[in-house]
Amino acid sequence: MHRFHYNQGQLFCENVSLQSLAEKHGTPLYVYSKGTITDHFTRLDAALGELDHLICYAVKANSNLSVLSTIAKLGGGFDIVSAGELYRVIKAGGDASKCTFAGVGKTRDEIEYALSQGIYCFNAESEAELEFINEVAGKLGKKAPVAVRVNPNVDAKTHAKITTGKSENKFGIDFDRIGAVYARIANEMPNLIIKGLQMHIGSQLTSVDPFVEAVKKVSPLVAEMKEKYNLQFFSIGGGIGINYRQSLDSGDAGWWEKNSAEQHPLTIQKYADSVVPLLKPLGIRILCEPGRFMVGNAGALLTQVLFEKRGGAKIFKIVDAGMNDLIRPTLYEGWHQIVPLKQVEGEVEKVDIVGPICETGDYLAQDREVAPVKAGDYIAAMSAGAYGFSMASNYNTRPMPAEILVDDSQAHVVRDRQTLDDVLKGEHVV
Ligand SMILES: Cc1ncc(COP(=O)(O)O)c(C=O)c1O
Ligand SMILES: N[C@@H](CCCC[NH3+])C(=O)O
Repeated sequence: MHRFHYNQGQLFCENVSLQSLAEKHGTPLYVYSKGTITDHFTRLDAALGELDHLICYAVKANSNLSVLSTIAKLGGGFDIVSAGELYRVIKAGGDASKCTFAGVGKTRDEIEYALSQGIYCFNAESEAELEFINEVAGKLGKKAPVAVRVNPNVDAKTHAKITTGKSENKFGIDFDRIGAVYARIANEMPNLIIKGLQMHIGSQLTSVDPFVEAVKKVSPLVAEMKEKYNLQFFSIGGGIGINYRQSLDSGDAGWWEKNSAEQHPLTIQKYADSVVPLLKPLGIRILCEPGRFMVGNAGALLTQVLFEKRGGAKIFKIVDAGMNDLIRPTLYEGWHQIVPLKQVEGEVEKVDIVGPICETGDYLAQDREVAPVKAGDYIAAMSAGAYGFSMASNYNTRPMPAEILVDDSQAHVVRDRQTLDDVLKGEHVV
């Protein structure tokens, strides 16, 4: 359930009218459905029910404190990639001992901080990093729990910029080298404790096949390392794709058939039905690191149409949200459904929805058939809950938008819109 739907011509998130939120709080504005996040967590948790498992939500997808707190209260762990993300998890009431620390470039300060907070595991991506964690832990008189990230050289068949499990990607250690790396940890790195093995082959996977291929390829290695080094967990990473084409509970169901070129995304049941039987015989704790699946369809970016410009080649609807607020369309050709907050009468038109930023790539949609919205009307870019606000910036000295978490008929402001003083904070004239 995505919990965004039309009711009497107005778009709602749960029981809250988005038009009323836009009018009250201004735009651009991110709105999230707590019910959707809860539903997605609960469904994934149930689908993995046959396994001893821990869902470590990938904080990078949406790191709002209230989103993290929602997941922490559901019993989730977290996959972090920086000291900052760990700091957020702790501030949100999350449990450091349920955090895995990913990333190819962890610094001394970050490792020290994570050790001091007692994280569950460092997922190490190179031998140099393992040596470094060993040294840092030794200096502190601590033992660092580690897992090695294997690069299984499997094609995730997703966008090139979000593929992570091929040999030419910077992530993980080559499959053939893994046995030797565990032997090195055991023999040469006394301040490390071998905890697990991890992989993550990419993001927005829309077919289960690459997951199956990777699990099949890596499982024998897990079994061997478990036998030799008493591994406690195998993390299968994140990457479960979502359906960007159907962000509403109803209203545009026919779209999918019209655009059959795109594969039907993975359902959570398909995912679980395919991987659980492969993982169960390993008899080991399974970690899973979903980001987008948990929050992607749970969010929308609301924006107001400022002007319309009818050029020789195109019609532009100029809106008050820019690529600094939502960079996915221009960075990954990300497709977000564009819908009016109040349904309007009239023929749809093919338009570009563009922002105020001085970049040709500043658009939310190109050549898109949308309702004939006019200046002053509000529209939403749907399924913007993942990698939306978390990738936003102050480019063009634009304040970051506010964020709202809707819980049934309550709308909570979970981040204030930045003021210009907030944007300039810490900067000095010399
Ligand atoms: C190590 C790791 N785990 C989990 C994720 C979450 O991915 P997704 O949002 O596609 O589930 C990522 C991002 O791709 C990642 O790099
Ligand atoms: N930011 C990307 C996903 C990257 C996942 C992080 N490893 C997106 O919006 O699709």
